[in-house]
Amino acid sequence: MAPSATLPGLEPEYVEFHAGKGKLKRAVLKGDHKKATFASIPAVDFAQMWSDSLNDRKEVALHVGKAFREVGFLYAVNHGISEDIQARTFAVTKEFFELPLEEKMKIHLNKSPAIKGYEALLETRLDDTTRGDNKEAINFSDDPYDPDHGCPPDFDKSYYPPGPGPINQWPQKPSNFRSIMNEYRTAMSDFARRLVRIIALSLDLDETYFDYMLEFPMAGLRPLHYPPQEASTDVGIGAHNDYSWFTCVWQMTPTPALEVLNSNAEWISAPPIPNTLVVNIGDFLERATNDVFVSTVHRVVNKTGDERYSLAYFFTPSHNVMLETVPTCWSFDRPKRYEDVNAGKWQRERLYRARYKHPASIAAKQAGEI
Ligand SMILES: O=C(O)CCC(=O)C(=O)O
Ligand SMILES: [Fe+2]
Repeated sequence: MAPSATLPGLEPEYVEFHAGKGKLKRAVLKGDHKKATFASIPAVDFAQMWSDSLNDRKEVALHVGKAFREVGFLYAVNHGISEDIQARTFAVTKEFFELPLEEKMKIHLNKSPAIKGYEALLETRLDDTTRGDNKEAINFSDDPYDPDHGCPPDFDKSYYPPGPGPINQWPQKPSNFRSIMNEYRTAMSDFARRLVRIIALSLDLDETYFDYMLEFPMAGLRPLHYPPQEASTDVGIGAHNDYSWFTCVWQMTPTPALEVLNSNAEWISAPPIPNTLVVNIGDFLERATNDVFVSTVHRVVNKTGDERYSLAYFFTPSHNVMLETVPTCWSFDRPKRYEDVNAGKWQRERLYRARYKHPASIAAKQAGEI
């Protein structure tokens, strides 16, 4: 969204956020200037997503489409990820983050040409009025060389650095971390592939319209740990848009901290609801839908005094597809706003810009690639 001009009679008050091409700001609208926008995050029941009846799936799509058009966020109820997988995933996540820093730094992402691995507290700074993002994380991606990730044997792997060889850096401790994360990843991948079909229905397309993009999607997992804030000016993650197609966040602890920005630049709380996923649209799907679906700004502010853990799953199509504007999202009255784009190129540019201090990003900048 473009920066808003100051409106007459309004204090020039803005919320700044990190978007793909840098920093943007949104005017805080008050009184008569307020727009119709959301004040809460809708919940959608996904139980019928697995139904054999197309009508049942269309019913889910109706609610999903409304939420993605109006809010860009929803709570997915009955998402199908078992409580057993959740409990084991939470246990290994907590165990990893409780290790001494020295142990965690063994898999720091600067050691990985693919920019995967551990990032420490305050290492990123999405909001430069703060001392940094008060969170630590590990970034994993779906890896065509990982036998557990199900890549088709003849898939073009040229996109994946440094080739041939594994993309991810897995911690040695806890020893069952990798197998449990991969189990969670498989469950999320099933959910995401189904959701892609629901999204097709919600855009009045044939259910299988996007299937050609799903040969080996550029999906990734990101376990996150947010310690309690030390200063009132701290943030867990500064305001930003995601660059995925969509993101599914499991808020692992009952710590309210996630906030979503509406069109009036008010922060709307998205507190954890047990057994739900928070699903939000990223910039890439906003672009593919000609802005019909909205990629909504969000941030994490952990003021509770408690530890917070979450697990984000980012979903983006296979690297080798050209993404065109979805045919039902443009017309004579709503011309195409964006060029077609190669999915891998888009993803890599955004990753390099987000990780601008990484050696691979510096090299790409020097080579004029970004
Ligand atoms: O932890 C959360 O709830 C959100 C994380 C997030 O926004 C991100 O990793 O992009
Ligand atoms: Fe995010």
